[in-house]
Amino acid sequence: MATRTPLMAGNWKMNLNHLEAIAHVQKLAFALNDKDHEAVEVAVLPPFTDLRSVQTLVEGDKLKIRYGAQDISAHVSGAYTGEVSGAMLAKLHCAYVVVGHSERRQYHNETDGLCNAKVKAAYLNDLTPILCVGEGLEVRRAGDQVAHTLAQVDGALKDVPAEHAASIVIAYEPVWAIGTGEVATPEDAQEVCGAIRGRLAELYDRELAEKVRIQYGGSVKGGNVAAIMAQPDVDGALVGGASLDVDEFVRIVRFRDQ
Ligand SMILES: O=C(CO)COP(=O)(O)O
Repeated sequence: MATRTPLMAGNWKMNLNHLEAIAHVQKLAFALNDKDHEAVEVAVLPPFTDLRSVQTLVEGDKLKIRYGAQDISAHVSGAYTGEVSGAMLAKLHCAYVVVGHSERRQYHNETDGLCNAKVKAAYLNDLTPILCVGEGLEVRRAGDQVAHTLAQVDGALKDVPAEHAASIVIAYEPVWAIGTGEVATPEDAQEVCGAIRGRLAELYDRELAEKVRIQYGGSVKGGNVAAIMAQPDVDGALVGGASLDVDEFVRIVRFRDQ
């Protein structure tokens, strides 16, 4: 089996201005040591307006923290007021970009088709998408979480070639567990993350599927991360609220010590 480096990514959502971002990343960098960075890849996903400041800090101080954006335009350039292109994110040396977060699907009506276009826009600019998928409460209650989530994976990966899909990160984030304090059980997380890996093997091949990192997201904290990371198909966490607290996020990075 391929060894996958865990990816702990902090999705700040609409929190921390650029000055707060600098202080936050400085604190995080100071708290993490070389051993942490060898064991785990650590990334922050700040609001657009913070990215230039984070880039300057990370590059100036040669920090090992990686960073990315929370969204990307499906378009290359032009008359799309308020949107930010992949080329602009690449120019800021972003490593990652979140695609299809449930908050964008819910509040901005993002469809699987749009997510597909955004995944392609990311690869066009050598950005790694963190593709978010996951079911809402109704779907979970009906027991349809696997079918629902796999349909989102299929939609977002339509016509994405293997050379690109091999580097994607997929975050399984059940909507009912986001910001609610209600974390999925490790078994819940494994059920869907394992099914996602199985679908990647069907869409591409087993070798590719074994390489792709699949994160869990939804109320991850220092106290619950170890049990989730112990699951064979969970390769990291996409962390919302707890990533705004440096000490808590460091505990998550150090999940092996919990
Ligand atoms: O949506 C999330 C990360 O993208 C999860 O948010 P919380 O960790 O705040 O539940």
